[in-house]
Amino acid sequence: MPDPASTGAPPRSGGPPLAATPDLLSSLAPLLADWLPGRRWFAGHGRLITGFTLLSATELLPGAAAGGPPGLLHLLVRVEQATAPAAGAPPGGDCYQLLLGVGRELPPRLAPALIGRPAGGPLRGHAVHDALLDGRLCGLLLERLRLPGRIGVLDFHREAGAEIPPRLPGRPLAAEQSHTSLVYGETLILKVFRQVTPGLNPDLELPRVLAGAGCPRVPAPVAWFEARPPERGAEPTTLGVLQPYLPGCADGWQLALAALAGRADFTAPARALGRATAEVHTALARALPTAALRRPQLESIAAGMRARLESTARAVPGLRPYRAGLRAAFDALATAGRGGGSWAAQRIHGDLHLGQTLRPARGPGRWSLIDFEGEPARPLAERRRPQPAVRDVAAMLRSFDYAARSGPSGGDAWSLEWARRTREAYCRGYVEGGGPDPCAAPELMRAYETDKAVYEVLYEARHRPDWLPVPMAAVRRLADGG
Ligand SMILES: Nc1ncnc2c1ncn2[C@@H]1O[C@H](COP(=O)(O)OP(=O)(O)O)[C@@H](O)[C@H]1O
Ligand SMILES: O=P(O)(O)O[C@H]1O[C@H](CO)[C@@H](O[C@H]2O[C@H](CO)[C@@H](O)[C@H](O)[C@H]2O)[C@H](O)[C@H]1O
Repeated sequence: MPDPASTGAPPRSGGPPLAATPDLLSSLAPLLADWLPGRRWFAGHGRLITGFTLLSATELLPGAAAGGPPGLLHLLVRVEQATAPAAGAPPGGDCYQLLLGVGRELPPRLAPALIGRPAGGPLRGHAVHDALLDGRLCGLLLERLRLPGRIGVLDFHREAGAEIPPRLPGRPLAAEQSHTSLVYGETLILKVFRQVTPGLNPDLELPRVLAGAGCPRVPAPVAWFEARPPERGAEPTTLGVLQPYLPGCADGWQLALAALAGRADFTAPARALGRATAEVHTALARALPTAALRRPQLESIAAGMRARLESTARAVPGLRPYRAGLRAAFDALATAGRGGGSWAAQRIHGDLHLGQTLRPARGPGRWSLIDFEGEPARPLAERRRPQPAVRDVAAMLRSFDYAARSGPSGGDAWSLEWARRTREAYCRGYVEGGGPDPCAAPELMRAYETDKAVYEVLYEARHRPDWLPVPMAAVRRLADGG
């Protein structure tokens, strides 16, 4: 066994609880400033980190006894950055949930998870690692959900009557993600939000509502955990949601890329997906409040779109030449209500794309929709507002365009025609499934498609700069009135 003294780590036993130690954050800050920008889920790429604020610290498993296994520390940390965040980001910086493994030594298999060893403070010399890459600590998180209760500011809940088997082995999902998901025993999946926003996350709210409404298109939450707010009466902040894992499924993105690679038609799956989307919309409209959008609301939605365009153009210079052309779509939306008409609004998915859809190998029509968080960069209150359902349709149409432009055939004439036919089939399925005809509201459709492309420009610039040409191609087309 390695000599604990060789790490220079002071003993952790007998000291004050970690969470109460004033220099905990200052000792972790240099490590986090190096580590965070390398994470896919970090939303602040390209902006200098200027400081951190500790919002809460909870020791889920006291650890780091000499030679013992790592403990588990839960932090909510606000990250301050040099330049202004884009439209919709909270003032004062984005908030992140960090689950840190803390031990004297780090087993070699966890070397890729190492964040670093603080040079001072209560963890001086200890190895601090990303606990969500550590199967043992992931297991502990599931155990907390299996036996719900309260630890520090954290509350763990289990749906009444739901069963969680003990000791399921956990593994992080190897998928491109905005957050991190852990799969337990191939039966449950826990999504741990990395960037968190105060309040109830629609990714918990809407699947619970849909489960209550008997809608089979969305996996029903089994358990979740949240942080109690500092202010009385405020909603808790959702931190993680446990759902049944749908085994043997491929997501719509993989299926679409496979179809493109084989030059195969995708209209039948797209049509079935349109029907599934309409079913979910119908269930949400029945279960939750709806609204009618008239001239003032349309003007205000258009103003929001214009503001997002402006702030995105400030952050992404390549967008600037297309501003006037894109604004025309928002102007048309603002004037659409002048004739006295009204448009229905309801709770929607909010960030629907092919990666949010799952289909089992057997059962080509059995699409499920996942990830109801909405666009993570938008304020939560906005994401939870009733909106035209056509917004989800427009977002899915963007996704077919993404697939055609980023697949193996990379935007050749055949792929673009594939996208056109696939988009048309999806809309047809949507109407067959009971949804309103997307072609009946062309101003809304074009405005939402444009707004989505602008959102994607910012998303790609912040998270995946190599992908920026994909939404930029749509920007050029939409700015031209296409
Ligand atoms: N219930 C589920 N069953 C099987 N796989 C799932 C399930 N939920 C999510 N996944 C997989 O996890 C991936 C990420 O989930 P998602 O909720 O979209 O997370 P994120 O918002 O971090 O991207 C999905 O693309 C899908 O492959
Ligand atoms: O992580 P989430 O799934 O919550 O959504 C974010 O990341 C998506 C990419 O993973 C991003 O979607 C964009 O890229 C997709 C291809 O990878 C494409 O199908 C979508 O149409 C496109 O918007 C999504 O916008 C973002 O919120």
